[in-house]
Amino acid sequence: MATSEFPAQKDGSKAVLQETTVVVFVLGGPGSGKGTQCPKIVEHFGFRHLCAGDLLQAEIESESENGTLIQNFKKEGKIVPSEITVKLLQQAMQQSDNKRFIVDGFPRNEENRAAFENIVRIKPEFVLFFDCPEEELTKRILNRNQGRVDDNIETIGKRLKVYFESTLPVINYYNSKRKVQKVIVFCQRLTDCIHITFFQCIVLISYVIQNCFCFRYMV
Ligand SMILES: Nc1ncnc2c1ncn2[C@@H]1O[C@H](COP(=O)(O)OP(=O)(O)O)[C@@H](O)[C@H]1O
Ligand SMILES: O=c1ccn([C@@H]2O[C@H](COP(=O)(O)OP(=O)(O)O)[C@@H](O)[C@H]2O)c(=O)[nH]1
Repeated sequence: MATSEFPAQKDGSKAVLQETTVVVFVLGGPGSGKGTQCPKIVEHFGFRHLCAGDLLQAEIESESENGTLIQNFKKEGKIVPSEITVKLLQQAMQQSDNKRFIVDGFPRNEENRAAFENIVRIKPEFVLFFDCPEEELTKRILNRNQGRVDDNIETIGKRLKVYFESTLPVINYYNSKRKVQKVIVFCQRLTDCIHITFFQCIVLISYVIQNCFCFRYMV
């Protein structure tokens, strides 16, 4: 059975991610609504939401040894080295009782993707891609008002450049593997009700596909 072994635990045991672990990546430009929609998905489908950006922010706030480095990358809109982000995701998965994860805002470049697949040894079931026009991304980020160090016009420009140059190729890679479920983001707020119904459709369709594969695999 393909499993992913984690580093030894404090009690000497090893945490193992099993083949049954389900990972869904959620990608899209900064401000496309990933963080707004993911809690709705987990609420209705029992996934654990892991936001890579939040895990990195928690490292900054805990003043860990990598905190300053992460803060500097974030201020510049650059992608934090893969080993840091993958380790944080791996630890969060390891510590969770849930086996189904929505990983939000990761992988942001090819190096992230390869590091996750090589270290965690799990490929995503599918990728939700929030496709949102650039002007709308900028508008939403400037209106976010969460006091973030990177939500200013200068850093937004850098983040968008990184998104188009580094993250879109990852989305294209998964698209070539037929794993991308594209979500067209409209330029106005839809009602919560419509969002949930829409995501129910996407996730249910994906589960039907997944279960078909499982049956074929078992036969
Ligand atoms: N459908 C929408 N219409 C308008 N604004 C939205 C919509 N979805 C999210 N927002 C707002 O846009 C901003 C960015 O959304 P967020 O979920 O934080 O994006 P991301 O996690 O992709 O960076 C937030 O202020 C959020 O409230
Ligand atoms: O896997 C990740 C996720 C986030 N970041 C850093 O964290 C910032 C904010 O990311 P987040 O997902 O919180 O916000 P978004 O850019 O999607 O609005 C990014 O610009 C990067 O500097 C990163 O390096 N790797």
